[in-house]
Amino acid sequence: MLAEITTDSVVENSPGDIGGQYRTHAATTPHGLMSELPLSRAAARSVSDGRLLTRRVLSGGDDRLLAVVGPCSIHDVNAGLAYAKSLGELAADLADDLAVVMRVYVEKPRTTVGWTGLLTDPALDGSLDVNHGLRTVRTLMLEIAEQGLPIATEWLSPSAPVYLADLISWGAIGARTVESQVHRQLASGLPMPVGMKNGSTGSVDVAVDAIRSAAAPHTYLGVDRDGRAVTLRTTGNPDCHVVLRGGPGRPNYYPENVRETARLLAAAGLPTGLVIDASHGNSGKDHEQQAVVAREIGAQVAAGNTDIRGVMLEGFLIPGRQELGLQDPVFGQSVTDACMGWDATVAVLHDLAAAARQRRAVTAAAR
Ligand SMILES: O=C[C@H](O)[C@H](O)COP(=O)(O)O
Ligand SMILES: C=C(OP(=O)(O)O)C(=O)O
Repeated sequence: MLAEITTDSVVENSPGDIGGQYRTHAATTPHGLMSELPLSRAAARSVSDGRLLTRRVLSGGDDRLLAVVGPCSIHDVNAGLAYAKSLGELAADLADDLAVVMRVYVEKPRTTVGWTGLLTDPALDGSLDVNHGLRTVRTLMLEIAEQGLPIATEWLSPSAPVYLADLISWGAIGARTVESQVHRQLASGLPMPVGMKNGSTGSVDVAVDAIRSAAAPHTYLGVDRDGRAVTLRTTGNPDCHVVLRGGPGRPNYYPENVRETARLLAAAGLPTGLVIDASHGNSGKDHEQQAVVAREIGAQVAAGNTDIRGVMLEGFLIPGRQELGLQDPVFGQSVTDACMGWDATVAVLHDLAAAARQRRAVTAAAR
């Protein structure tokens, strides 16, 4: 059983407290959650295969293209599972050319305020039952991993990985946090490849700095599996890479952007492989534009560009987005950023698979 939520306590500058105004809620310990929802043998196999695959593709040891695909956020477990089932089948069909990883994004960074994701607000109504969110998210991720579909997520709260990292094959540090020391330290200890988004204003340098920082060992304060405050010492993560996601009015998925990023990486003594996000600043948050962006990325891959190792797409079952709290919500439609619909996603992934095949042929002919 998870620890029961205790009554709220208001902390207001009382002796021994940290000051300021905090309402504290006892959270279940990672150990408690994992005892209730342990990593099954099938899920463990799926995660270790997923990490191996993403590492090999990102390092160029496997000539397939990584495709990180899925909803902007998961707000409905059943819709998330329905999407995972279809994506898993498509991933199997395209497995010769694409390494498909599903976006299971459960913490949302907001530009100002808004719904912060299934982990923190699983009832979607501001009731913020984090213990229930942890249980919901871990159950969902276990089920997806057990299907053999590798999972991608954005690491936002520094405390989340101790509850969930054993289920994740690829992680992201987002555009809003890529300059944060805390997130770079966090990435330095994570046991999976981590994509560093370019900054929200478009700067790629901060992502390169983040890779260099996360590759180094760090020591910082954190929480262990028993929920104790501990000093965490990391060894450094050698598998971090840039994700080009564009900036306001400044997409960065064109050949010149890829060349410039590879130049920056090489100048920093880093490998030049990178991932391009077809959404966010690269699509101007227009879900229909993602297919246009993906086509341009595919053309570069088909022409033989080997620095492009992966693509990110935001897709769900139904195109577009809806507001939270509708009386009749649309099943499988995003409540955060607008997403490509399923049919468009299938078409784009088939095109990207063809581009990866073409690159294989071009590269072989050049040998
Ligand atoms: O990817 C999702 C959003 O772009 C991100 O969470 C910011 O969303 P917001 O600008 O609507 O807050
Ligand atoms: C928030 C996201 O991206 P970015 O950090 O690039 O805005 C995301 O991928 O969901």
